Amino acid sequence: MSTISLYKEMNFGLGETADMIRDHVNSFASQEIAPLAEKTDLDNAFPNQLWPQLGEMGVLGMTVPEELGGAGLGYLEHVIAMEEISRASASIGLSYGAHSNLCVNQINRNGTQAQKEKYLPKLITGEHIGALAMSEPNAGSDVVSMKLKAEKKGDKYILNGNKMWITNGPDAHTFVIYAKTDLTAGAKGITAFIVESSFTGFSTAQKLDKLGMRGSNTCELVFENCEVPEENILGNLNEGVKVLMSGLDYERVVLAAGPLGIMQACMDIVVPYIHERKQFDTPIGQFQLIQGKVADMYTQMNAARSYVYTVAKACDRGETTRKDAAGAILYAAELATKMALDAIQILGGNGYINEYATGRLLRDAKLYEIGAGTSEIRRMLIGRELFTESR
Ligand SMILES: Cc1cc2nc3c(=O)[nH]c(=O)nc-3n(C[C@H](O)[C@H](O)[C@H](O)COP(=O)(O)OP(=O)(O)OC[C@H]3O[C@@H](n4cnc5c(N)ncnc54)[C@H](O)[C@@H]3O)c2cc1C
Repeated sequence: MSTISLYKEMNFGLGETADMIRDHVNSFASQEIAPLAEKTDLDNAFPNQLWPQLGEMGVLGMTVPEELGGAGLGYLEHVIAMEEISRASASIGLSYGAHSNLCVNQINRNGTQAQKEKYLPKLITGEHIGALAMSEPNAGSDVVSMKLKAEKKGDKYILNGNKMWITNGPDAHTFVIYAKTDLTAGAKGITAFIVESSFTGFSTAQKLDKLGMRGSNTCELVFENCEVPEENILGNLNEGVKVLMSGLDYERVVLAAGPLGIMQACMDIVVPYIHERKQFDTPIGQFQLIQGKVADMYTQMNAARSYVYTVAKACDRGETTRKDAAGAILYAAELATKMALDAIQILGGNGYINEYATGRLLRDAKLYEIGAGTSEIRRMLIGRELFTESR
């Protein structure tokens, strides 16, 4: 599948650096990632050889300062890298997002200098893989009800419990995880830790067999008297929710670029197809009903892009709001599913067979309405903030 547009794309005026990052990542993604997209879905496995390649490309530590090996760029550039990778393969984009956004950015924002120096360089070169574990079998939307227990014993914390649906879980070396350090204190009893997969008592359960995003490995994590040194607390004791909440808005914005990439991938398939496919001796692109669908796809994709880029720029100015971070991903995620359905419709019978990528794009797109907070939770956050602000 080509990741080069056949039509003239909208210039969002994002500036030279963002444009350069887009060209750089697009060129890598079309050569190295797009050819793997179908196979990763069929094999239900992430191509791990990509991690050092992504490290060499300089995209694994987008917002990390250069002295720690990062690119020293902003969230806008991170969004663009995520979008271009997801355009080539949504599952590779999701794993990239979990590593570079959920794990690396979280350590960069909240880690001590010693933690950053210990963990970030290897994550940024791709030698190590990162993940973030918040959800549990019985704590998804209500994540504060988590049960993973961390008890202090000498200079260590002993962790017991499970985490569920963890992206990159089967392969990761470095995890940001959240656990209860005070079982009686609710949200004020949660602490974030950096956990290495080599720690005693840590293991992973079987890989999950998913509907979509099959090239992104997901599993349950098991903690059985897992020993975590006290110095691996990320942020402060019992202030894990602060770490979690401080990162969520940024995480949502970067993840919102996943659905943007999926929308562009739909356009990449549909635009050449409406020229090639003839019915009634006419390219189907000449039929007004098809033109209307393509017009809606293009317009909605660019409206979603404008919102996501605007919120990313606000993140870079330190001005993001919860309702807009949630709004950007809510809007982009739901449109990506709709756009994948439109793409299937435009391809007719071919849209329904797996020789074309449209079915995969639909399965992949649906994840963004669930993962990192469901559409319902996002609507709840936006509505609640609007109501409170306007009191
Ligand atoms: C492929 C994949 C990758 C993931 N990766 C990660 C990861 O890397 N790290 C991680 O920590 N987690 C990860 N998750 C977990 C994800 O964040 C959760 O699935 C998500 O937060 C929803 O939680 P849940 O599945 O328990 O759904 P539930 O919370 O059980 O929700 C079920 C339904 O009830 C609705 N609902 C719940 N509460 C309310 C309410 N108050 N009002 C209205 N409706 C409500 C929900 O919107 C949903 O429709 C991943 C999930 C998937 C599928």
